Amino acid sequence: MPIKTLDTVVVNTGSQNDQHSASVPPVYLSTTFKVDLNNEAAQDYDYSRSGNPTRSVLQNQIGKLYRVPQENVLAVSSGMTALDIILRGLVLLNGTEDHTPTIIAGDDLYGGTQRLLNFFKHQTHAVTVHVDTSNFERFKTVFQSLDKVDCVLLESPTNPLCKVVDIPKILRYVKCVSPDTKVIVDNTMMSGLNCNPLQLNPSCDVVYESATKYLNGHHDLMGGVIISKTAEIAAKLYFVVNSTGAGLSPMDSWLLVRGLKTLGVRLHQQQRNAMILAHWLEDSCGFKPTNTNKATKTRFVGLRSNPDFKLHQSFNNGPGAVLSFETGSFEHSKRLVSSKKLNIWAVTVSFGCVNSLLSMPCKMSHASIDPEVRKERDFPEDLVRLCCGIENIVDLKKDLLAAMVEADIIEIRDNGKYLYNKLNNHLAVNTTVDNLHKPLSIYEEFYNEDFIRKDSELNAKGSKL
Ligand SMILES: Cc1ncc(COP(=O)(O)O)c(C=O)c1O
Ligand SMILES: N[C@@H](CCSC[C@H](N)C(=O)O)C(=O)O
Repeated sequence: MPIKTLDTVVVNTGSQNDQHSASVPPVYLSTTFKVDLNNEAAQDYDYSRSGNPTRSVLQNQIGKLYRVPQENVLAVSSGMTALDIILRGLVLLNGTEDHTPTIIAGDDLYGGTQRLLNFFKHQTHAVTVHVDTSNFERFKTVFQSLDKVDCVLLESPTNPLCKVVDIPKILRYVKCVSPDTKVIVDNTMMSGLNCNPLQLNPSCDVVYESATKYLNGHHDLMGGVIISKTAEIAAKLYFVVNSTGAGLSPMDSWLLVRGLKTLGVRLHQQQRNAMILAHWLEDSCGFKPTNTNKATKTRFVGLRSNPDFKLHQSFNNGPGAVLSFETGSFEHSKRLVSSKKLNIWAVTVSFGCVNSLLSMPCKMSHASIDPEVRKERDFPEDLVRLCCGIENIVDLKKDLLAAMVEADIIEIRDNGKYLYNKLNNHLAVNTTVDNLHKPLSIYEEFYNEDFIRKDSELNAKGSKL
C-alpha cells in the first residue's frame, strides 16, 4: 500500500475493533479493567495509570505521525512532564561518584524548560551547560571541553527568538564522536507535521512535543507526547510514566485525537497567515534595522531576508506560525501588547492555537528566566511574539495595525497609502492591509513554491543528510 501523507494519516483513526463499529473511537473513562486469572496473557489493560485504551488510540496516531510503532510513543500530562520523564529515565541516573550527569542545551529556551533544568541542578546536581546551539562551532567547542556529555537538548526554531539550529549537522557530529550521548529534540515549535528528527540520518534518540500547542490546537487541554527511536528507550520511559502516574487522562487523550485530525488544515492556514504577516511587518511596518534604529527586527524562519531560510527549509516542511519582532523600545512594545484596540489578537502565553495570540515574552512566557540571565544572553526585552491563528489575514492585519497606531509606533498617512514607523523613521507604501488579492497571490506562490513538500520528499532528503 502506498505511504499516505501525514495530514491524511492523522485524520484516520482506522478500525478500532469496536463492538458497535463506532466511527469515532469511544472514550474509556474506566480506571480499572476486569481480570481473568485464567487468561492473563490476553489482557491489555488492568489500571489506567498503567495503560488505557483511549490513550492507546492517541499513541497509535502519534506513532503514525512520526512513523514509529505505537509502542515507541507515550502520551503524558504536559510538555514539561515529557521533558521531566525523559531526563529522569535517560539522564539523571547516569550519575556516579566520578561523573555528574551533564546536559548541553540552547541559550534561547522556553522559560519553563530553563526552570526545570535549574531544578534538576539543585535537586540532583545534573549540570546543564548552555550554549547558542544555532552556532555550530560554539556548540562543538563546548562539547569538546566537557569530559562526558550525557544528553544534548535541541529545539529549532528556538522560542521566542526563532533562531535556526542545524539539527542534522549536530546529530552527525554527536553520533560520530560520542554515540552514547542521547540527543533529545523538543519539536513543539514545528510539530511532527513539519519536522521529524527521528527520520534524519543519523536520527535523534527521543523527540517530545507539548501537545498543548499545535497538536491539539484549541487551547482546551494540556498534554505532552514522547516519541522514542527504539522500543528499548520507550520501555525505560514507560517505567517512569507508570511509576509516577504521568500518563495523559482518557478525556484529554480523546480530545487530542480529535484535535489532531485538523492539524494539516490548521497548520496550513496558520503558516500562510504567518508568511503574509511577517513580510508585511518587515516591509510595510518597517520592523527592520534602519540607520535611525538598528535595534528593530522581524524574526521568522519563512522570511526571505532570514539568512537561515534555506537551512530551515532543508529539514522542515514549513515555517510554523510563530514569529516575533522588536520595536526598538520596551515602553512601546508594552503599550502595543496592552492596547485595548486588540480585539482579535488575544494577549496570552502559548502558541499553536486556532486563535491568534500576542505576547511579551520577558513579562510572560520567559518571565521565569532570571532578568540577569536574560541580559547575559542578549534577550531583547522589547520583543513582541505572535502566533498566527486561522482567522482571515486582512482582519488580523487591521487589528494589529489599530493597536500599533494606538501604541504610537505607526502613523497612517494619506488615508492608508503609506505607513510611517515613528520609532524607526521608516516610510513604506502600504499595499497589503485592504488589498487582499494581489499580495495574497504573491505570498501563496512563495509559500507553495518554497514550503509545501510531500513528507516523502523530506524523508528522502533526511536520509541523504
Ligand atoms: C518549546 C516548548 N517546549 C515545551 C513547553 C512546555 O509545554 P507544556 O506547557 O505543555 O508543559 C512549552 C510551553 O509551555 C514550549 O514553548
Ligand atoms: N506561567 C507559565 C507560563 C507558560 S508559557 C507557555 C508557552 N510555552 C509559551 O512559550 O508561551 C509558566 O510559569 O510556565
